[in-house]
Amino acid sequence: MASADKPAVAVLGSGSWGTALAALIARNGHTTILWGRDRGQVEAVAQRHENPRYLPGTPLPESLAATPDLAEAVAEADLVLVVTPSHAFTETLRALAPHRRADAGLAWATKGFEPGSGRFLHEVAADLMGPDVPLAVVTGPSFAREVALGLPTAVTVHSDDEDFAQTVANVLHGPTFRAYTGNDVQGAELGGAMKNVLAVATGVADGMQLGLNARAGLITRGLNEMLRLNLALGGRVETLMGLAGLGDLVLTCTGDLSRNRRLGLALGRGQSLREAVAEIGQVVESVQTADEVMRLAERLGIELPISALVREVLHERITPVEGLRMLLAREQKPEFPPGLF
Ligand SMILES: NC(=O)C1=CN([C@@H]2O[C@H](COP(=O)(O)OP(=O)(O)OC[C@H]3O[C@@H](n4cnc5c(N)ncnc54)[C@H](OP(=O)(O)O)[C@@H]3O)[C@@H](O)[C@H]2O)C=CC1
Ligand SMILES: O=C(CO)COP(=O)(O)O
Repeated sequence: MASADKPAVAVLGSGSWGTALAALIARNGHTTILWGRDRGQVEAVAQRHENPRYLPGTPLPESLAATPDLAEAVAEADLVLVVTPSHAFTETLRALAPHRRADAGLAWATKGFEPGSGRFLHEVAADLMGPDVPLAVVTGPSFAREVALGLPTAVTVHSDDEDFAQTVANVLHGPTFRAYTGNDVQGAELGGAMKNVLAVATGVADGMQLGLNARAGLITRGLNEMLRLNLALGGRVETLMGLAGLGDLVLTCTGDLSRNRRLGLALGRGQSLREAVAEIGQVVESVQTADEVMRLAERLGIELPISALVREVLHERITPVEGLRMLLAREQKPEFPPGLF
């Protein structure tokens, strides 16, 4: 049962990240229940303490409960943590609304935008939950598999409500998992979304064997794209210089556990988008996010050359070789135009 210092938690989404976070929270001593739409998957978590599809071979705590019934999952929860992919975020919140306890807070570890509308996920959450529900985003460099194995990890929790950010961070924080807090929700969300697009770019370059200089150049100029878009949105530089931006960018652009990087690698080696996505077999957020990032940038009149080329490559309108040629042919310019920051 919940107690004041150990809120009961419902985690929605039984993929790799939802399962890893639910296991972490259960190990931290919270009553924790994982909801997933796939009955077989959920039964395996509840009875065999394993998620064979998304975290095969990784033992999960026996205290972690699981159910395919959303109403049951959230009935007793003080905190609901949504970890479905961005394309399922809105429908998950809609399904959740009639069942959640009125005083339950809502956090999410999803990265991306609402597809089609391009809304930030905090905008979707505020719209569907109303003004009285405390909201927070959990983000940062965190491969699910490493978290599930108990390897050291640092993330950040951003909320407009300082106490709620601390509550969510306390639920996650543990011996090998550090949870920092902040209050720049939009900046944190932007970093988590954009790094997926930029990981495709570095993956493509590595798949084409362009070398380590190219990789470092793309990461750094990619960070510059994040910063410029965030500034145009009125965001703060430091958020993107921290775990939500630079940290996650470095992890995803260099770590082969990243599905977005692996998509880029496959495209750079000449595979088709369809083949590559099917082979990865898990959510690859950049496919949708590249469109939403560029729609946002175009609306604000911000030029993002790397992200723009990733979008074109993902739509198979240009080849990686053409993309490279276009990037290298860009005009020379100052690294930091006056007045940028
Ligand atoms: N994996 C990671 O290391 C990290 C992931 N994230 C983010 O977390 C989010 C979830 O990713 P992740 O867990 O990795 O994805 P996975 O591909 O591992 O799993 C996706 C999960 O979402 C479920 N799902 C898909 N569509 C729906 C839907 N319409 N309603 C309910 N459930 C649905 C899938 O169910 P089914 O099996 O039935 O299809 C599956 O359980 C993404 O935004 C990702 O960017 C953030 C940090 C780290
Ligand atoms: O967000 C992640 C790590 O922080 C996971 O990245 P991928 O979705 O590219 O695997």
